[in-house]
Amino acid sequence: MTSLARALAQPQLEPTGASDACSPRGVPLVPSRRRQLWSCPSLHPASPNVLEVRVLVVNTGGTIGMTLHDNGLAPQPDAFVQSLRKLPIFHDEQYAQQTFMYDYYGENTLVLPMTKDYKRIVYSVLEYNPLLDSSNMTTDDWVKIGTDIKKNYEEFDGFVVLHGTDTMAYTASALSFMCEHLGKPVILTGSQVPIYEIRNDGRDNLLGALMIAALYVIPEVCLYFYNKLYRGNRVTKVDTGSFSAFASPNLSPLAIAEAEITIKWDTVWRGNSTAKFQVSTELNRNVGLLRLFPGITAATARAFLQPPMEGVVLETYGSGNAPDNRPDLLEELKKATDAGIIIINCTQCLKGTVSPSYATGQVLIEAGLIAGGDMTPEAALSKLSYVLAKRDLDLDARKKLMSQNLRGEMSSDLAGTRLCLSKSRFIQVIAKCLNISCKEELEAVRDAFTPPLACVAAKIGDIETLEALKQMGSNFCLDDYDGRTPLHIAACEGHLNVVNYLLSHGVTVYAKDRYGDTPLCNAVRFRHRKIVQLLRQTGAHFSREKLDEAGTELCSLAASGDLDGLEIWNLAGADFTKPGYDGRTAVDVVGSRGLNIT
Ligand SMILES: NC(=O)C[C@H](N)C(=O)O
Repeated sequence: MTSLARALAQPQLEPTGASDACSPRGVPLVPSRRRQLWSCPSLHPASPNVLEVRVLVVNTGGTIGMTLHDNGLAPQPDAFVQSLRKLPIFHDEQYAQQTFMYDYYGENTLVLPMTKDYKRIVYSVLEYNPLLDSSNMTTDDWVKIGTDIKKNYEEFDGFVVLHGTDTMAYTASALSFMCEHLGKPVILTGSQVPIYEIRNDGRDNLLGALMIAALYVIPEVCLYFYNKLYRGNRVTKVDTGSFSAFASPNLSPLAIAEAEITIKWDTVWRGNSTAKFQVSTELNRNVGLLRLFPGITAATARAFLQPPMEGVVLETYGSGNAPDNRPDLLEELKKATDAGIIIINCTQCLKGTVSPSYATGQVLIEAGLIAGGDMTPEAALSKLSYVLAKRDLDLDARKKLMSQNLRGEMSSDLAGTRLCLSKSRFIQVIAKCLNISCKEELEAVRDAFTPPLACVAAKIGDIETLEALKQMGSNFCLDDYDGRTPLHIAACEGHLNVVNYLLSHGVTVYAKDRYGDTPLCNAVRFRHRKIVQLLRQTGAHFSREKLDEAGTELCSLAASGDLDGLEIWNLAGADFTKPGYDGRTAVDVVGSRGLNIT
């Protein structure tokens, strides 16, 4: 029996593989009624083409949702959603009622007012029980958050994790490693003052995080605070009271939210893989942080390095230095690395990198320590926890991973491999015509001209031009005037090699054009089977809305006996039990037509 035959024979109860954590399944839904309403002018006077984008908010606790109790500030359960619902900037009840939103997405769902480009950010809140002050969090909580993101990955376009600030940098770092081949934004945020107080930073932080998670496909675990989006594994908490509580000393922000939200696409990390998203929930707990201080005794180091310790971040002085006149201390470190404990050398300084400039740094290399570059201690610790849990790797392979840049947590010199913008003949000609020369202006020219050029190259299957554009630092995730990316175009044209090239250069499969179509929708429409398969391997999937809408089209393919068309939809993950406009499913139509599908 082919997979198409199976799909048409059996009802698929869980087509997307997503859980029912936030949105009830099996509820008689009303997609067609919702569809009709989306084109109702009273709801959307300016545009009938309103698009819904979905975000899952995982509320783990933190000050953002705390109230004052007898023993100080503590999380307040079951209050967050109610309170947001009352704030017009966080929820449009009229839209929710008129579009049957609660029937469709569940009670804990809210919707923001319409964005400037006619999008509705619909967000569901998954509140943890108990809510935690982040000082109470452990590795198990990281696993829980990662698991919930995995369970709901296909249902949502982006994820916001509400979290206390005290240990947010640790959780953000850990999630960045645990989330392998991430293709959607995961943004941690919280606040210094509870959202229930008159003056607070929680509302701005939550709103900014929601907007970025919904509107930009940034495939990273990030942290959003006080108008800045940072890479999650680069941050550290630097202030107990200021609204600007976090710093990312070794990497500039990924985005700044001022009058406009500006994404620094050059800085966004891309995994360059065509593998599917997964969450690694195995973490090694036998890891620790040891901070050097003048006069530390060998006995203290020895005690710290006792079994079951398996990995240690040694926080050293300056550019990775330790006393070279302390053979007793160095011997303890050497004994530990000889015994298979991985020790990473990270600096105590907020900014800068570990380097072998000093004799006091060289002794640590001799003692078997691995240089941690410019990693934060938070990132190094959670990376150890992640890498040491990889049972199939031997010690050397683990050490190698520790010294490599896995998720943009440490700087590597990529800049040197890129052609300098001002050396590009193409940019030179344009710059001359426009009489410009400074770096920012050249970058602006590049960012304005290269996206449509990349689309043209994708259309004609010209990888050489794509490569030249890449060398200029062009970002293939940027879209044209219709929101279409080179991947959309290559998927339409059936250029498998271009699709492959783009995916292996970190291009997202989740970009939606102005009609809400992804490259997967395009490949299905133009029936490029191999491209559908490749996109699916990379984690592409239909949205719930698309699956609901597809019923009528599937019925019509079934009615005309178009097995090829049905097969493509099947490969793309369609659900043949979704009803069409008259309530019948493709399975019903196949049955009534007596089609023979084996
Ligand atoms: N601002 C905060 O969220 C601090 C709080 N103690 C926490 O980390 O949960």
